Amino acid sequence: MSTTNLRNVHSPGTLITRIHGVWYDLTPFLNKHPGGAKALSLVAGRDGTVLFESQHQFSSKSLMRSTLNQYRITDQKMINNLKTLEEIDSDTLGHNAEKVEDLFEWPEGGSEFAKELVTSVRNYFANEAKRRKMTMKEAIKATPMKKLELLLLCVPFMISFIYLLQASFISLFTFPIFTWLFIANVFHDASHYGFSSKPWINVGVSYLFPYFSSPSTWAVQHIVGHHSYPNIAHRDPDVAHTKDFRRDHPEMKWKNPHEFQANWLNLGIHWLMSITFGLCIANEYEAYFKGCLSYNDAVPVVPFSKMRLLAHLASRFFTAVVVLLWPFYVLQEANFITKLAFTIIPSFIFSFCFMVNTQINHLSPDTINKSKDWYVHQIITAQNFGEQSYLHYLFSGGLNMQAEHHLFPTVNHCHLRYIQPIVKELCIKHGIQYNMASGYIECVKKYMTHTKNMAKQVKSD
Ligand code: HEM
Repeated sequence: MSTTNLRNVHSPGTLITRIHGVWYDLTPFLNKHPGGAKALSLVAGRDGTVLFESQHQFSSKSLMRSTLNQYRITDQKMINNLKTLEEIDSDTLGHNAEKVEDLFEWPEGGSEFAKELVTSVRNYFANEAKRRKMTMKEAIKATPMKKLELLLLCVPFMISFIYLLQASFISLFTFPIFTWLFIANVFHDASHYGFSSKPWINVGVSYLFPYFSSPSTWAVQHIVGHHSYPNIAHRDPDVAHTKDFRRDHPEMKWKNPHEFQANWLNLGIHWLMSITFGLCIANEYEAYFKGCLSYNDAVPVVPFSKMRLLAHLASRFFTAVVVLLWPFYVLQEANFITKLAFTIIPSFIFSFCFMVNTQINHLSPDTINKSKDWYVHQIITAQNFGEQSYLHYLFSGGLNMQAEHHLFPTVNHCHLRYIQPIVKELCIKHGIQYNMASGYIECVKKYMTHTKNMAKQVKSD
């Protein structure tokens, strides 16, 4: 079977996946999945083991197992024709990526550490659910307090938006910062199904902010690639962005331009332009047009149907025109320089806020180790900072508790402050490295040290 035909096995409309080495056809389960069709569709065509394990820590193991068993593929002829998209990509991309099925070991019931961790955190939420008279599934999502906080964050966001439309100079700076604050505190959780216990609300909220990224492309990049395989070369797309200019992982090939990556000016330009030219434009090219249907050569993309692709591209084009070019048709009386300033400055500042809050908590000299235990791996590849500070929590949208977020992605970030001491204590007990920094400044310094280390030429390259 040729590569193209193999891609067709995983064609739009079918949902075949492999979990713990066994193939399942989950197509009939798509509209029955309690977490929603959109979430389930992420395992289509790929090895779904990590997503299956990492998204259901608060669900009954026996329910999960019995659900899967109903959809097991038994036709040996069909099984012989199946390959995951990751395998197809490894064949065509020719990089040295480890096979996804070899990355982690999943002992029955979990490792001692994983068992103790999940049980302790479940107990915490079981008590919370009892106290707040609700189900555990509801107790892990945004609390009424968090929703009130979001409403309050919405006010400066709206006010600065009105000022922006009136070409107020100060709004050039306030608008992107308030937009970041609002989006960081709601979009990210929703994209992880962590805002509401109702799947349609999570999907709806993630579509409210198309500027930031297409929710579909974001899901492939972030939920499937990054969260499953953080800081694993050739599997985590986030350590493979602009790899000709930046080297973020020791296993990525060194190239001449990397020598200059630790320069503050170089870094500043990179951070200012990442959202507009990275997430909004290059992402789309990477995912759908490069020929190999693979995001950053790291996460395979399931092909869209022709109609779906058309709708996707039309919405991305519409978003780009509205978000980037609005000053040219709204600020009719302004001169060209003003229009340009209102096009560029807000998007650059927003990009900077995004980058500072998403890079420093992943890339430091301490976060490049690996573990076969998926739970341990999530902790040692995360760099927490300012855990006790409300300002750090608010400005990062809870991303300062990166280890806890990676361990329990469906939990709203408003709870992470309370489970953080549980995680830290268990890490100390089991001798697991737990990376902490006092705040943004220490974390940026660590990030810079890592960037400098990665800039050095490697002999084998
Ligand atoms: C691979 C096969 C999958 C199966 C068989 C499956 C099955 C299930 C079942 C039975 C539940 C209900 C659990 C309960 O009521 O306690 C559930 C809930 C859920 N699933 Fe899945 N699921 C799969 C994949 C996924 C994926 C890939 C995602 C996300 C990327 C996901 C996200 C969720 C979420 C968010 C919930 C609701 C629980 C919560 O909000 O925390 N599932 N799933």
